[in-house]
Parts: sequence; C-alpha cells; structure tokens
Amino acid sequence: MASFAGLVPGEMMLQNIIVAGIGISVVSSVCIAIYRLYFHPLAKFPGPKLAAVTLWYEFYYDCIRGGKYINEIKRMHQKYGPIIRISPHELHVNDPRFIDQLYASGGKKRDRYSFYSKALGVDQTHFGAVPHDLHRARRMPLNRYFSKASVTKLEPRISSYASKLCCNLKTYAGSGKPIDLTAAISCYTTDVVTEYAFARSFGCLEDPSFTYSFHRAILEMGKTFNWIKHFPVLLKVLFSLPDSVIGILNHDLGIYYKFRSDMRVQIRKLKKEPAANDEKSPTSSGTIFHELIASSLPEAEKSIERLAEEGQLLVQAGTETISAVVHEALRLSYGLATRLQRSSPIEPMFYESSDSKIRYKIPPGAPVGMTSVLIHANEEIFPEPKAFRPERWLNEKGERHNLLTPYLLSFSKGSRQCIGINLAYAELFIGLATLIRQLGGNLQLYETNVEDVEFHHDTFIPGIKPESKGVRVLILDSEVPIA
Ligand code: HEM
Repeated sequence: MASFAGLVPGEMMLQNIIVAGIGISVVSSVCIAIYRLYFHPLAKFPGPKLAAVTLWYEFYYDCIRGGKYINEIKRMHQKYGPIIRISPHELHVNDPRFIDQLYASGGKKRDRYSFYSKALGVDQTHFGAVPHDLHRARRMPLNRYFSKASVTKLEPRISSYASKLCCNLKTYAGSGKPIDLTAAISCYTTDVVTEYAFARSFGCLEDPSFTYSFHRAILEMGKTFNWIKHFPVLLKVLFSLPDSVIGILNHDLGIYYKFRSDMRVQIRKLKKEPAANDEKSPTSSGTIFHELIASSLPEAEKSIERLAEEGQLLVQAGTETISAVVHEALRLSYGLATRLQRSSPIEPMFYESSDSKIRYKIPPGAPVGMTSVLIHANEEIFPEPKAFRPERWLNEKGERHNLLTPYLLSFSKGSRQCIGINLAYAELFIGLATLIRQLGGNLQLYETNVEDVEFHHDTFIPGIKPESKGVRVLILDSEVPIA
C-alpha cells in the first residue's frame, strides 16, 4: 500500500530512522556544547565561545588557513588575556613567568598531549610517550648517548663534516650559480646525526649538488602534520601505501618513507649483530640501537618497530632544527613553532599574572601549551623583538650574561627538553666557525631578504612564506682561502 508522499512502509521506516538519527545527533551536539561551555572543567577560562565548543575552530586555522592558528592565538591573547582556552580541551599561556611551572623538571610529572603528538607518527618513541613515567623510562637509556662527554668525543668527526660542507660549497666558487644554503646545511646535520646515532652517516654530503637533502622531505611531512592531527586515519592510509606509490604522489615525501623502511631493514640486521665497539661511536655499546637493546628496558620496548621509530625521530629532529647564528638566531628561528603542551596528571597547576589580578587553578590532566613564537617576541624581555641584535645576550663588558636564557624556548625546558641540545650546540658552533673561517668573506646573499626567512605559519616546524626560495647564496670568485 502506498502511503504519505508515495513512500512504502519500509522506506518510511528508513526515513524515520534517518530523521531520528539527525535529531539525536543535533540534541547530543547541543548537550555537548552546553556541557563544554558551562560544566566542563575548563569552562571558567576566557576565550572565544566557538573555540570552547568545537575543534572545528582549530581545524579551520590549522588546515584551511594553513598553519595560522598561532596567529589567531596571538589575537585571542590580546583580547582575552595571558591565559586562554583555545579548544574544548586545551589552554594556552602567553606569560614567560609560567615557563618554569609548565616545563617543570625534577619530581614534577608532566604528560604530553596525545591529540597533538600522535600526528607525528612516532608514538612508540620517548618523544611520543604520553605519560611522564613512560617517557622517563624510554629516555633514560638515551641520556648517556647525548651527554656532553659523548658529544665531545665526536667533535673531530663533526669538524670533518663541517669541512666537507665547505669543500662542496667551494666547488661553486665564481660560478655565479646560487646555492640553497638551507639544503646544504641540512646535508651536514643529517650526516652528523646519522653518524652519531647509527655509526654510519647517510652520506648526503657525498653529492656536492646537495640534492639528497632531508630538508625538503621534512618540510613535506610538516605540511601533512595539521591534517593528520585532525584526521589521524590519514596517517594509517599513508603508512599502508607502498613507498614507490608515495614517491610517485610526492617525490620528497617518497624519500622520507623510503628512509623509514630502510631503517627497519637496518635494525633487523643490527639485532642479529653484536655491538661493533666502534671508536667512532660516542659510547662503548656501538650505535644508539645497541644502547637501547643492551638497556634494562623490558623486551616489549625493544621491538624492531619501536627502535626504528626512535631512529626515525632522531634523524628528523637532528636534521631540521639546526640554524645559523647561535643565541639570537635560535631566538628568531624559534626551534619548533608549534605550541608544546604539557599536563600535570595528578596535581593542579596555578597561574597568577604579575599584578595578581588574574589567578587560575588549572585542573590536573588539562593540556596547557606555550609557544616560542610568542614568548620570543615579548617586547618586555626582547625589546624590538624582530631585530637581530646579538648584543642583547651580552653585558656592558661584552661578556655573555644568562639573564635571558630562562626565556629562550628553542629547545623547550624541563624533563622533556631537547635531548640533542649538546649535539645541536656542537654542530652550531663548529659548523658556523668553519663556515666563517673558510668562506666568510666569499658568501654573498642571492635574491634573499628578510621576508624569505620570516615566520609565516606553523607546520610544527616554523614555516616560511610559500613563495620563498629560502636562503640562497653565491660563492664569490676563486680566491677562496684553503683551510
Ligand atoms: C638547533 C637545534 C635543535 C633545536 C632548536 C631543537 C628543538 C627541540 C625542542 C623544542 C624539543 C622539545 C619538544 C617538546 O617540548 O615537546 C626537542 C626535542 C627533541 N629533540 Fe631537539 N632540537 C635541536 C636539535 C636536535 C638534535 C641535533 C637532536 C639529535 C638527534 C634532537 C633530538 C631531539 C629529541 C629526540 C627530542 C625529544 C625529547 C623528549 O621528548 O624527551 N634535537 N628539540
């Protein structure tokens, strides 16, 4: 029997189910919105209502506007004050005095925010460990490997890579051909970190054209970060595709995925081999993988997959983050542009503004982020923040003072601070000194100005404007002094 609007009973039932489904989801969305606005533990924190109700607000700035949420967060701070709610689940603070509490070390526990860190696809590493105690257990066996003493042992090797970088650059002397200095330096940092961690460098500097640079591959990874954060299934799709297919879709991303697969092959081999006791490696146990295999971590923590992720993390972290001139350059290049959240799992944290007018108790478990992009631009601490003024790090006698060090967030702070900080400084000082000594007077910027390097958007690492060709230089004439 035909019924209302010509629908048969089966179709009517389906229609009723759809209508009921829509009704239920509208009602539940309204209930969730009311809960998040009025009853959620973060309901009392200021910020736009829409950002408190839905993650689509963050999604819009992250994905549609391409890494621009940090600019919106800056605007929100100007309107709502130093502590704000930037999503249903997350707070953000723009007050340097809160650094020590958020990035605490010692006995204070700080968890990571998994919504964020999962997007990097390194869940099984110490970086990806969300609970404080798991992070600590995973990081412990690596600490010795990255200690000052271990880095000092490797300094002659770092010097030889810096010289190789200069030799390659010299082959362009007088040619009039511009060189992508960022790609060249990333070849240097990849070779150093891979030699350091795996006792075998990737040999990026073997090719003087600097084409085998991880820099572009990591930039491509960065572009996927914001999308994967909101749609984690995309990562599973990427991981399930053969490397060759990814390579066809995107050449630079293909390089990165091939490197991921090679890492697994290498570790499978290593697990069968005893430690090389190679004098090139910083500790007696050989590579970083030998160090982890020999550690007291439980067997489940020594799987090929986990070790491979740790290796992958080190190459990524050790390639992309090195910059040009030390403290002031570190300040202006930010380290990671993204907000680095921590939550205190058991005890609440307390925020109080300098005039004590704003005071909040932050509930345990709530992720709170801070961002070097905003802290490094704080005019009270760094007057004329956009200006490159190395002298701000010196006292009137021209000696280095430490007054600003607590506000330099390039390596983050506390128990999850960059593990590679000693290696990074060694690479920076040795690399810079070698470059200036060997090529200083002969380097000339080529069609590069400040807009080509200025922060433009956040793809976890700082992004520059899309049309920028990066830092390009010419190597002048053939009168290049020989080292
Ligand atoms: C100028 C150079 C570098 C900068 C600015 C830098 C910056 C950072 C920052 C900001 C973090 C903290 C992330 C967070 O708070 O959640 C970090 C973590 C890390 N960095 Fe670096 N990094 C540099 C060089 C290196 C090097 C050479 C390595 C060596 C392999 C490295 C390995 C790591 C690792 C493994 C972590 C995770 C630490 C953890 O979660 O416990 N970084 N880095």
